Amino acid sequence: MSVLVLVENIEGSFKKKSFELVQYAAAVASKMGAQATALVLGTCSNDAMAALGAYGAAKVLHVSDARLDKLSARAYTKAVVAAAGHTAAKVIVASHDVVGKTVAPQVASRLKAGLAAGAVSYPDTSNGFVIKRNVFAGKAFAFVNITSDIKVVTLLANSFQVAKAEGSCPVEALSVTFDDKDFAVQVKEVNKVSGSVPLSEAELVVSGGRGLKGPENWGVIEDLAATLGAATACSRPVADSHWRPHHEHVGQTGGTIRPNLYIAIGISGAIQHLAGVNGSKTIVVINKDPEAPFFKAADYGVVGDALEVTPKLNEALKKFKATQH
Ligand SMILES: Cc1cc2nc3c(=O)[nH]c(=O)nc-3n(C[C@H](O)[C@H](O)[C@H](O)COP(=O)(O)OP(=O)(O)OC[C@H]3O[C@@H](n4cnc5c(N)ncnc54)[C@H](O)[C@@H]3O)c2cc1C
Repeated sequence: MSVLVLVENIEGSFKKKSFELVQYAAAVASKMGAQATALVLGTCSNDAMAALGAYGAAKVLHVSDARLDKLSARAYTKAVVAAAGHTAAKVIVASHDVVGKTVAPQVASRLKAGLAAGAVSYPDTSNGFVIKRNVFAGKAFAFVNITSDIKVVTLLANSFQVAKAEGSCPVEALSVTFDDKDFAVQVKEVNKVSGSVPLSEAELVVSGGRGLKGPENWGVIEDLAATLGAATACSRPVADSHWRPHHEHVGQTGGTIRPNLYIAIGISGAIQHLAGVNGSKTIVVINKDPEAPFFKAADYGVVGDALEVTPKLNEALKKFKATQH
């Protein structure tokens, strides 16, 4: 018996969310007296895979077919089902991202397994297998008990801190036979967002709304983000108005993020925006309207003009950082 974790490799290396996922699977496995096996699909170096042992993987299964370098729902499903059979997996874990959202339901259907999508907790196994998950675009939580023999879980990124330990693990090749039909639907091209900190992975995020008045004022957001080493985000109207690129839009119809710190500047805090950010550990709001709804969700709030307060906050942070060296 094992816990199988599907780990996405991006051009042969792993991102923070993969480490979090492996660590999560290892913790679930230890609760069940089992071991976590990581499944890696496509081209990847042995060293990178073996290093997953530092996050708790007991073993890596590698299906090295280069056609798996890009997501193919049917082929990925086949590989996960084969690996689940090979390891007698009782729990299958994937990330709640494009890959996990595409593959996990198909795997669950093939294995007649219950699925908890968007999990934010470890399972409570004291009376069944109860998982807390985000529902209604992050507006509420549901506790679901998966009663099937095999269980499938997709984990929301940034639900847990990643703690690297020492060690590596063995890598074993797994042979899966694919046919052309498995690759009938293919991803042809992936347009990557360039930038120092990917928003989905960022632990610190500085975000701007319509209160910034226009794209010409975005320098205050970017300067603050640069000082903090944070990613930048925005509300939907800002992206819709092309003040900022669409990948920065967070909320119900945009990205869902769970950073340690979310600084919302000139954003009203509409429920559709909060849906994407209310999992943030600490929320700081800067808004000139003391009645802005965002203050209700804030841990810290500043009532004031964004274009005056943000540069002052930036200067204060720079001074503080200078004293730390
Ligand atoms: C189906 C649906 C889905 C949606 N999905 C999303 C989504 O995913 N993400 C999202 O963000 N929105 C979404 N929306 C839109 C959402 O309802 C709000 O309209 C939007 O979030 C408002 O953006 P905003 O706060 O930037 O702008 P506004 O509502 O215009 O608010 C601007 C804020 O800035 C403040 N302000 C103004 N000037 C200053 C200043 N000088 N200094 C400081 N503060 C100032 C104001 O007090 C105000 O609170 C959705 C709406 C619908 C109907």
